[in-house]
Amino acid sequence: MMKKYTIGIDYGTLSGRVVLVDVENGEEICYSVLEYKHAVMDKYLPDSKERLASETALQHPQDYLDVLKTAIPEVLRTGNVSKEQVIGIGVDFTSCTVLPVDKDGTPLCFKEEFKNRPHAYVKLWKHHAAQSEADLFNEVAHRRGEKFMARYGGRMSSEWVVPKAMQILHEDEEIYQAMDRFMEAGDWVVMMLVGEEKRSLCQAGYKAVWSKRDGYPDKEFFAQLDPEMENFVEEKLSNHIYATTDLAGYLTESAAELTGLAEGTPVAVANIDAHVALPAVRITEPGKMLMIMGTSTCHIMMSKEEHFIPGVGGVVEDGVVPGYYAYEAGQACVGDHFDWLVNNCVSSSYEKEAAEKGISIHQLLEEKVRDQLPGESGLIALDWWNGNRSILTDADLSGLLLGATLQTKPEEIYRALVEATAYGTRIIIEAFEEGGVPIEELYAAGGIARKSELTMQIYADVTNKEIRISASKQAPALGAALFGAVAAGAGRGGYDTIEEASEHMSRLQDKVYIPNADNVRRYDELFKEYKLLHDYFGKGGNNVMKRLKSIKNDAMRAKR
Ligand SMILES: Nc1ncnc2c1ncn2[C@@H]1O[C@H](COP(=O)(O)OP(=O)(O)O)[C@@H](O)[C@H]1O
Ligand SMILES: O=C(CO)[C@@H](O)[C@@H](O)COP(=O)(O)O
Repeated sequence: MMKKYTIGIDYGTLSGRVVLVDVENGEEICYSVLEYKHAVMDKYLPDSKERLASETALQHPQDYLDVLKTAIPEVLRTGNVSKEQVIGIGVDFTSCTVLPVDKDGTPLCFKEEFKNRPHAYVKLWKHHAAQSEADLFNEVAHRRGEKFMARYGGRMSSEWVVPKAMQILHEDEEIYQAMDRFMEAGDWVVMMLVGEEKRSLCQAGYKAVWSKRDGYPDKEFFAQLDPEMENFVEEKLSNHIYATTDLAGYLTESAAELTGLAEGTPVAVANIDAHVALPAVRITEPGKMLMIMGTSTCHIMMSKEEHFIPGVGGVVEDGVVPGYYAYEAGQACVGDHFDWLVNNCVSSSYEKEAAEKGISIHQLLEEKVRDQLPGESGLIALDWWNGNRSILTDADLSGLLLGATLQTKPEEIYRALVEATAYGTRIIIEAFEEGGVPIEELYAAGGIARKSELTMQIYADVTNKEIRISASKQAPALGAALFGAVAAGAGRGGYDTIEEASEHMSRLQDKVYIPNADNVRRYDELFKEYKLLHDYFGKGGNNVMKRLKSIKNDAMRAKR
């Protein structure tokens, strides 16, 4: 009998990955990665010399189409699979990554008249320039006693849909008026595949204040954000929401031509990169928290009940597996934290040494501090070098390194940054547990979980929990392929439920990171110090970080 496959497409921060997966057993036959040509535009638009505003992070939607056009045919070729053997497609995307489009779905930045306007482009999840809009949102919501805020930990993030839309309205009203839809990029890609918009419950729920029970906030609330936004939902968002286990539609003729796949192939409703990964690491039930550790970290877990946890990014009914409430928390910079050090604080002698050993600088730094005891360097850091997403939810917070001396070495700072992210995760875990959502097991996926043994051992020691690791190098892409199998359904050789798909197609590594009792004790001491700094700088004890941010913004404005 002809073997059957599904395709998972995972759109990350810098690249799109396509994986071809055997539906019977989840074997990843091959994958293809395309780096985005325009990467993250945080300084200039293409062909422009005008400096973008601080905290801007834009993308070009052409890069997403290029992934479809090059990476899908490549996996078919490499895997030696015919298009008829591909029975389903799933798509996941970093989120909240949003773009303004016209009524035909054409991104406004594709239009000649808007191509030099920053607000016509995709706003990437880590676009943090809408903090003042998020502050206004929070103020209005709290003044009105909006109940929906409880589902978002009590604070709206500047990363999400409404503050980003408010920023467009405030800074370029013509673009706001010209956009027919403000779409999640994942929904936009699915629309490019099936020819119509099928708005994802996962994206609407976590990023656009929608819930299955209450829908969106009312018009009066939006009007108080800005009178122009009174009809924001009706005018700029789709109110038809679909579960991620739903079929979005079938590949259109033009999409078939673009991708080399067969017209009529079933496509799943879009998903978020973090959430889609749970079934790919065998998580389809409560009690297990997955950390997807890459550029940033997302923490996702499920519960039978809905709990409102201060500072936890969102709780959404059916957010991952139908029938459960799924929670999302996150840290806005984890791998980016380590990359910052590697790119800015390491001398050429380290580069030479790494090249001679045939390892990356990350690996070299790790090797140099592997045998240090917790606390040996005398350093401690706060992990807010890209703001704080949980549980303080404030993009204006910034990083801190304490304890540096003339003896401090780059590798020690590297380890302190890794430890800071682990403490940040422990803060999140404790918030869940105090909020009535117990975490029995930790799981990890993403580049760091597979690449860095030291990081994973530090996380096990800091949290005092065992950690299991995804067997897949591309858990989100594999997860998307699982949802593709559900879109196909058992009738076409896929599965009828995501639980069944997970049972057959997911895998874990044999390796488990076990906490080291001595390190656990030492980290307990250090964590107390971290918590002190966390609360002092993050909970109003000292607002110096916010003041510095506003001084910086003034200076940047003066220079522009
Ligand atoms: N050996 C390593 N140890 C720790 N972190 C690493 C190592 N190698 C790469 N990284 C980090 O991994 C991050 C990329 O993770 P990855 O999951 O591949 O990407 P993404 O988040 O874009 O999907 C980078 O930010 C980098 O700092
Ligand atoms: O915020 C979410 C999911 O809600 C992520 O998409 C975002 O952190 C980006 O993830 P990556 O670091 O690119 O894997």
